[in-house]
Amino acid sequence: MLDDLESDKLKRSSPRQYFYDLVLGEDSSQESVYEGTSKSLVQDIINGYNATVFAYGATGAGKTHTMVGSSEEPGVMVRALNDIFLAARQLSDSVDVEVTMSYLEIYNENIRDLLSPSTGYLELRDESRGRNVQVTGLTEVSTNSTEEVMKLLHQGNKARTVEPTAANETSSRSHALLSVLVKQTMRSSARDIRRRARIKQGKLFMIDLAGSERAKQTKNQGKRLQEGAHINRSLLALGNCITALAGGARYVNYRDSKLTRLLKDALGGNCRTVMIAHVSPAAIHREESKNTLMYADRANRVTNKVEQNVLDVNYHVSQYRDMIGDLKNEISRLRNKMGNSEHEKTTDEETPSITRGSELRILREKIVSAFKEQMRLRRKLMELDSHLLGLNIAAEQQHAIISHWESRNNKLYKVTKDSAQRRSSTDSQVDEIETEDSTEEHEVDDITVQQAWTELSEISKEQERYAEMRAITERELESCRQRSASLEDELPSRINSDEERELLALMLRVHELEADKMMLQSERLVKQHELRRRELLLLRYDRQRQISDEIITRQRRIMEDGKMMLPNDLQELYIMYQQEIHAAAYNDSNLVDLSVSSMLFNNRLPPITRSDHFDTVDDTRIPSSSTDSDWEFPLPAIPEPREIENVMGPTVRPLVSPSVFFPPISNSASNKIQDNKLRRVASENFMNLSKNTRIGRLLKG
Ligand SMILES: Nc1ncnc2c1ncn2[C@@H]1O[C@H](COP(=O)(O)OP(=O)(O)OP(=O)(O)O)[C@@H](O)[C@H]1O
Repeated sequence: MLDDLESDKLKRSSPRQYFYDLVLGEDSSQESVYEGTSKSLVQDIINGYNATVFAYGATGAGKTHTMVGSSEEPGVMVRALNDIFLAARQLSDSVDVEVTMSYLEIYNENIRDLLSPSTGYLELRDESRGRNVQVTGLTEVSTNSTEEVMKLLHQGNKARTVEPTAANETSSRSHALLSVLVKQTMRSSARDIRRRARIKQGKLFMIDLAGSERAKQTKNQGKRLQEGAHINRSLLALGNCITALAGGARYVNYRDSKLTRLLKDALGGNCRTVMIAHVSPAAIHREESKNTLMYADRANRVTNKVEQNVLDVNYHVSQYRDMIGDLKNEISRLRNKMGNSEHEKTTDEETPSITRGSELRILREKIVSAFKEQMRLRRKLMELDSHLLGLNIAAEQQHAIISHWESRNNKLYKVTKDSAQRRSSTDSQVDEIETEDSTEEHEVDDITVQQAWTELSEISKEQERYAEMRAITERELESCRQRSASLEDELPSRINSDEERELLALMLRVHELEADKMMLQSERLVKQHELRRRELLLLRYDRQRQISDEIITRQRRIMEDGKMMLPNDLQELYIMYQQEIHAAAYNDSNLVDLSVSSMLFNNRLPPITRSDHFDTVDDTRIPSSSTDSDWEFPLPAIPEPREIENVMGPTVRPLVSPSVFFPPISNSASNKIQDNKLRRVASENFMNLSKNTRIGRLLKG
């Protein structure tokens, strides 16, 4: 017993090391805390990334002081907002910037809007199957004034639940989350088809957590005690998420508290996150300080994959916007004429009605036919745009085939401007290779890549042809627009009967309907192209993953042959990789379609045995058992599907053999099928484009 106590004492007194990016003392100024921890996040937000900074620690340790501060010594929230406004002002004139903010608190597991506290408790909703968490009805204020932000923050902080406790005179009894969204829209010239209208947005979360507390120390009772229990429960959930993420767990439970649901992205998603851990030097807070230091150390080991949020809106959206804008201008012009015609009703009454009637009929016919012509040209432009985009996708697919071929032949792939020139140079490379190695597989490979280059060069010619047609159509539309405008100018002085006004109203309605129709068409087209683009992206990512798998396999083989010791950190990485592959197969089944998720599941860890040890079933390579390996540190065993089934639910079966789409890279036979498949899809898309679009038929006609 004594021994136990002694060893416990020894353990408690032995120093422990924790690692952090920065340590600041109690005398550090607010400015140095901000500069050392959060200032760099502002530029990330401007660059379109998500970021979070949160203050963690025991009650009374100084979290609110760091995050909120006072008017004399403002904290991180105010300083970051100030810097965001400064940075936004320095952006170029071609960018529209919108800054919106919201401020909420989680008190006793209820969400309150701090910018509109009277609205009561708000609901938390999972959108896109839990990928996006939203607070319904939360006030979002759009502002670009620092003064207004200060006022809003002050107002929000006043509404926050703060009570005196034995540990802190002004103890925050809630978690406060300030969210700032910076949205930038790049203005693009409507006439330049190569430009893209891009939207970049970055979101910054700044969080002042309630402090963890021990009932014994705070001497809280009744309501305070209940609040403390809620605070501790949500902080425990946060700690569990951090521990799971730091350990590379395949499943992280964010659902235990509203705090972790809201912080899901900040903790393990697309977000740069800073944790400011507050520790008190007081002996009474020893246990709390130890916990805080431990969690901060773990959080330091969590690696998030951060991506820029650039919504690459296809350039033709701006084209549509311009067309719809044109139509709207015409609508308002016609409306004005309707108004004017009311006043001019009496002035034109002396004109003989028979002459006027025939003149107006002619004018009306001219206006109607000019309008019809305009609409025809607009539709033609849209179809040309759609076709051009389709050609771009088809070209991308051919590039994917070529890059895959070149990577297999150890050639660095570079896209040159002149694909025809590229093609001829590749033809000679192909010839050389053919003379060196004339196996059947290589011949099929080479034929595939030659066909890809041929199609690419045809696509490139088509692109040029369509771009030319587009330029001509645009010129025709411009002159037609001018003709319509001058015809409409003749209208006000001539209209004075109800019949004529009715005609004008009818034309107005037609214009309005055309504008609505165009809006719907543009939305549909954008969605279609986005889908096609994502499909292509999936293909590319899988290719990259296959190459990585191949590299790992070969490296492992070299290590195995050389009987090299496997370092522990590498072993951990293998385990993480394995978990990641399985987690992706199960958790992401709702992100991509079932066949893709099955594909991920079926492509397990790269095999460690030689290719001649592989059993082949239905063209899918299955690694044989690694138990006979002479490794000193055996590599982690790959769980059989049945084992996983017990833990994670039923196994996802492939709809089609994934190897048909994504064969192992070193399996030439499968690659041949893959290339042919990809080439067939690309070529079908290309054919369909020509066959199915109106412009395709028009051109043929
Ligand atoms: N670095 C500092 N310099 C000066 N005063 C500080 C500093 N840190 C904290 N304080 C003061 O200590 C008191 C407690 O700090 P604060 O309210 O920020 O703690 P907290 O961690 O937010 O506590 P709780 O979790 O209970 O809300 C406040 O009066 C605050 O002004």
